[in-house]
Amino acid sequence: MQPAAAQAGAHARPVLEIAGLTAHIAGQQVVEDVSFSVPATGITALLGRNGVGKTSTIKAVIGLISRTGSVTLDGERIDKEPTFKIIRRGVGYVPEDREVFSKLTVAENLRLAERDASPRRQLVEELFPDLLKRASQMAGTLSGGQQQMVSLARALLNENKLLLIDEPTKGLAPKIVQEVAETLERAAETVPILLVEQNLQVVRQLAAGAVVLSGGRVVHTTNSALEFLDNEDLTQRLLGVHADAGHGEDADAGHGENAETGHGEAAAPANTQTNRNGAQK
Ligand SMILES: Nc1ncnc2c1ncn2[C@@H]1O[C@H](COP(=O)(O)OP(=O)(O)OP(=O)(O)O)[C@@H](O)[C@H]1O
Repeated sequence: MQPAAAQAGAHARPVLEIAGLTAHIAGQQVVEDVSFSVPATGITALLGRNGVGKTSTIKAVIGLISRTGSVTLDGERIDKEPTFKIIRRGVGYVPEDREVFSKLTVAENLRLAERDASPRRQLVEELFPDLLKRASQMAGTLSGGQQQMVSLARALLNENKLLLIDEPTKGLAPKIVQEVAETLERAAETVPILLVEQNLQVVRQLAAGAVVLSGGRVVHTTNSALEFLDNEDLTQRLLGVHADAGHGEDADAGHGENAETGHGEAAAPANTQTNRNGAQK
C-alpha cells in the first residue's frame, strides 16, 4: 500500500527546496549541483549506494559543511545561516552515529535537547515507553537500538518543521529495525521527514517519495518510492540491488559510487524522472 501523504504533500508548498547545492569536504566536491524538494508531509527517502553523498547533502542543508546554492525552508532562504540558527528555525537532525551523551542519563540527554518552551514530553513518553523506564540509565550503557530511540526522541521533543534522519536502522537487529520503522511512521504523522535509509524494506514501508544520488548528483526523483523500488532496471543500476531486493535487502554497498550509465532504457513510471547520470530521461 502506498504510504500516506504522498499525494497530500505533492500539492502543498514543499517544506524544503534545494537548488544547485554544491558542497566540499577537505577540498573534495562531495555534493554537486543537487536540486530537489521535500513535500510538507510524509517521508521522503534519500537513497543511493555508499559514499554517493547522502550524509553530505544533509550536512550541507544545515550548514555543517561549506556549501553553495540555495536552501529554502518553508519559503525562507536558510543557506547563508549558521547551523544553530537553522536548527532553531525548526530543523531536527538525527545523525548517522546517534551521538548520545554517553556519560549522561537518558533523562539528561532528553532535557538537554529541549529547545521549545513547551517540549512535547507527552508525545515522547507515548512513542518511547522504554526510555521512561530507563530515565536514570547512562546513555552509554544502552543498546544501539535504545540509543537510536534516544536520538529520535530528542528530535521529536521540539516542534520542528522538518526532520533530517540519517540511517536510523543502521547496524540494528531486524526486530529493532522494525521498532524504529514503526516509530518513524508515527513521527511522520506530526512532521515531514527526509530519511537516509539503506534498508529498502524500511523505505518500502515508510517512504512516499524518493530522491536517488550517485556520485554526489541527483540521478532520479520520484513521488512514488514504491514504483521506483519495483523497477528492477532502475534499482539495479542506481542502488545495485536485484528486483526483489526491495523486500529485504540493503542497497548494495560494494559496487562503487557511480551508477552505470548507458545500458538501456527502462520504462519509467509516469511520475518519475531520471537524469543523465541515471541514463533515463
Ligand atoms: N570527513 C571527510 N573527509 C573526507 N572525505 C569525506 C569525509 N566525509 C565524507 N567524505 C567523502 O564524501 C563522499 C560522500 O560521503 P557521504 O558520507 O556523504 O556519503 P553517503 O552516501 O552518506 O555514504 P554512506 O551510505 O556510506 O553513509 C565520499 O566520497 C566520502 O569519502
